[in-house]
Amino acid sequence: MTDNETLVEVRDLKVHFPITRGVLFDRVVGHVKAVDGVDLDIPRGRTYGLVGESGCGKSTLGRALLQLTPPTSGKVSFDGIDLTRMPPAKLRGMRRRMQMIFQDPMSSLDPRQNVESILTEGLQAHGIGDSRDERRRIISETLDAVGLPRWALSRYPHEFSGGQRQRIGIARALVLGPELIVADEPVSALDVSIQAQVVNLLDELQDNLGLTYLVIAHDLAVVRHISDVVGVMYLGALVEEAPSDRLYTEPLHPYTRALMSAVPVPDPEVEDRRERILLAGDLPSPANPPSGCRFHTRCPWAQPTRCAEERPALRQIGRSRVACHWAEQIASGELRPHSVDAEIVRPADEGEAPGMVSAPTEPGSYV
Ligand SMILES: Nc1ncnc2c1ncn2[C@@H]1O[C@H](COP(=O)(O)OP(=O)(O)OP(=O)(O)O)[C@@H](O)[C@H]1O
Repeated sequence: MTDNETLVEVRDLKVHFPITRGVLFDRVVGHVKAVDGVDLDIPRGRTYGLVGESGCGKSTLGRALLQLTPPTSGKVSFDGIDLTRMPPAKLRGMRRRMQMIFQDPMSSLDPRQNVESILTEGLQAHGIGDSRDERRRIISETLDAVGLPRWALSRYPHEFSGGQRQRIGIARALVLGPELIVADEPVSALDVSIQAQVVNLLDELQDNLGLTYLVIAHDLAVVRHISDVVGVMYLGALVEEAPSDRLYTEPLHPYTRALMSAVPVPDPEVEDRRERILLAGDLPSPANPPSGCRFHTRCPWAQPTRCAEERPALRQIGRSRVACHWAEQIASGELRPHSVDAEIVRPADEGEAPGMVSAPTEPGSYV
């Protein structure tokens, strides 16, 4: 196994949900383009962080990757096997290798099952463990791995704290011995003090077991610490992908720059001097995305040519992939943000502005 062996390969993946209307007969009147042409690779043993505003298609992409939501078109390969062409019975067999962790463990754990039953269920469904003793051994090892005591086995989900419940959710995924875990907002329902513990646990499990992660989060701080590579989604597509350190110190896509500004700077002096760009307007509907570059309606750097007509492909710029026609000119300062779509304000002047995102004017000014 080479260091950079690709475990997951996604090519031109689309998930379009039909919008239906009608009294007697449903008629398809349009489609929500939740995921609309995504390409990405996840190397084995690494973490890919996926960020973007609510509704941009992160969860749908995660579910489509595991074939929990059937893709409309495109390809998802896992360990060189095309999952999109796999018959359902074979896919069920593959599922133990790819597991999901959810945001709210309380709603994803059956309150009537104790922990032992929750963990045994998966083992039985996948025919893992020849005997009861063997299954008990696997379960005990899994409990140790996630830092839960043995007495947890006879308890029910409501008897645990939020952090412990997320450990149960992780144990449920882990007990099957997966290679890939898709973690959809794994810590966003938890207290800040507990978030770091769960992130550290995920990190430790990756080190010990060689797991590969897709971590979906709206919180850029969470993704930064856990990810090797981060992909930024906007309206169903990736607008930028870069090694984690690179993305945070030198975001190239205007949307990434906007998102980054929401990350507060711990140093109050830097925070006070930090300039922000407020993007006007709401996120357009994925049922009716703008033509050309989907971000052009809110982009402070939108140009009269290309942006409204030509959809930019993700292209390599240094160590990043960026979907912006003007990324180089924006990075060099040749193009300046204009004030029609964006307003540059200092935090002291900033009022409440619905549907607006703030951004620093200089890349790296928030780190
Ligand atoms: N089963 C479905 N049927 C129809 N539309 C859906 C379905 N699931 C998601 N959508 C729509 O697809 C778009 C993307 O949703 P998705 O949940 O993937 O976004 P997200 O980035 O994960 O947002 P959030 O963080 O709020 O979950 C949204 O407009 C959502 O309303």
